[in-house]
Amino acid sequence: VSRSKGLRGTESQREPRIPSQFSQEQRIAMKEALKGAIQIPTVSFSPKELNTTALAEFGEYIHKVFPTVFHTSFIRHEVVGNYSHLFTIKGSDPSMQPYMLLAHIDVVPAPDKGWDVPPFSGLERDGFIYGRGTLDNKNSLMAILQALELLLIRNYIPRRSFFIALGHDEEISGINGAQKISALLQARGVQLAFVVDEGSFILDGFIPYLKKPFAMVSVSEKGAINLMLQVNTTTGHSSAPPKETSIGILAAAVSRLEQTPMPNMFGSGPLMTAVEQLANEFPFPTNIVLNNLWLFRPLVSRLMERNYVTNSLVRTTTALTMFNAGVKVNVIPPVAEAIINFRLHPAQTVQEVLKLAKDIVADDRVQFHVLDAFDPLPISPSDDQALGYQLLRQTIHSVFPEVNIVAPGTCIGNTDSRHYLNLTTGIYRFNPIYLQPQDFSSIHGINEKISVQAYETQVKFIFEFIQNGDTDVEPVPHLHEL
Ligand SMILES: CC/C=C\C/C=C\C/C=C\C/C=C\C/C=C\C/C=C\CCC(=O)O
Ligand SMILES: N[C@@H](Cc1ccccc1)C(=O)O
Ligand SMILES: [Zn+2]
Ligand SMILES: [Zn+2]
Repeated sequence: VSRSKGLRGTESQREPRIPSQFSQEQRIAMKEALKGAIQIPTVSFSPKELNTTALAEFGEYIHKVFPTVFHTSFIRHEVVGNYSHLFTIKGSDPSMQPYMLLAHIDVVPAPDKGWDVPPFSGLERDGFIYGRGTLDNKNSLMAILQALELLLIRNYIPRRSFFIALGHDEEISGINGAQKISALLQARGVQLAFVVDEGSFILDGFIPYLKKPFAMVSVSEKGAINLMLQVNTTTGHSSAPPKETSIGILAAAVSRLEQTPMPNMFGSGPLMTAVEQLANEFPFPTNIVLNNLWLFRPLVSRLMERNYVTNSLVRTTTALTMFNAGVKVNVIPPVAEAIINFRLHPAQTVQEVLKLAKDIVADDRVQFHVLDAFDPLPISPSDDQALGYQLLRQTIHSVFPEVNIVAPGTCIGNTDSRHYLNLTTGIYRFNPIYLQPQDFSSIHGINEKISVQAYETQVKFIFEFIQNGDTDVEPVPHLHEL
């Protein structure tokens, strides 16, 4: 099997390839650099509270650990929105369309409770570096700059230009970081061949009966709605209560929403392609079932609902995340408020989900206030012509030869990449890291960690990916082997 099918011309690069081998000293330096990044508590607490001291310190830190990146004549560095960073790496061939690598500096909060080591210590234990941001997303950020630094000190000059955009407020929407970088590039007339961001992994153990890990490259991303429900009633003395209070009415409404899941949308979106590609990886009889979805679609769609991760791929999810009411023990509460966080399946829109939610609540006393909302992201191409997808595929096969399947998927979280729709139609979300269900729980949870070996492999992946990006011909169609 030709590992580079779909891409032609990779062998005919003019410059010799720089092998992705690093000295013992470089390997120690790279893990120490990651630990230092974890120790800077760049926490986004809420849209108004972010640790700006730490964000500023982070800017100084990357100057210190990646000096060559900042002292190379063909690299321009700009600070955007006070704490975000944009690097423009000018390639030698201006006819090649540039691409962009993304990562974010900020992390979600991490109270010490429950962690084996303090979350901002960056301590190494049993071959793992622990801490908030080791998977989301300082690993990517540091690996991108580290790979570039290592390429530069070996005198690498890219042919294809590229950008590196490091946002500082991804966890609270990206509007001061990614969105400003995107606007800046748009004003400069930049169009990108593709963008690569966080948001998916080499998945290991997420699907029952599927023994081998597979790489999921997310080509879409769920939409989101933060919906506030509010009930106002007349207040008064609790000694003579009305039949229903604002709390009772609202509690019943949110309970109906939780008890009535949004429709199962299995059968539309990128998931079908993934299932087709994975079918033969399953043992009998699952392989037969997955190869005959014309017959077994209802069965498979029900099986997907059984686990909360696969469930999130087949429907718009409904999460009750906040509830506030009551002012005093003996006062009838005048107002009760709840917030529901919906994550929208790629085949639904904000309007459709709001309509469904209204029908489920079915109570005019409950007011709907949409706090913020956006539709699911368009599906990026994953065919033989899709340069970004094919470069990822090629690099995955060369760095992880044991991974047989690279399949398109949907990112269940939201990423900064959604702010770059104006610059490209090719948005891919993929981190070259093995992820198991327990690792997934550590993201935004406790004991987030990365193995030293996985981090080194991530650096190697980007080191190879950047060089693969210099391929001078666009992808060509290929005939599928039988
Ligand atoms: C048949 C194909 C089926 C299945 C795949 C099964 C499960 C995998 C799905 C999702 C789990 C993997 C990745 C999600 C991880 C992180 C969230 C994404 C973005 C993070 C954004 C952020 O919070 O900064
Ligand atoms: N990335 C985070 C925060 C976020 C939510 C919604 C929009 C933008 C960012 C998430 O998916 O939960
Ligand atoms: Zn996150
Ligand atoms: Zn993230």
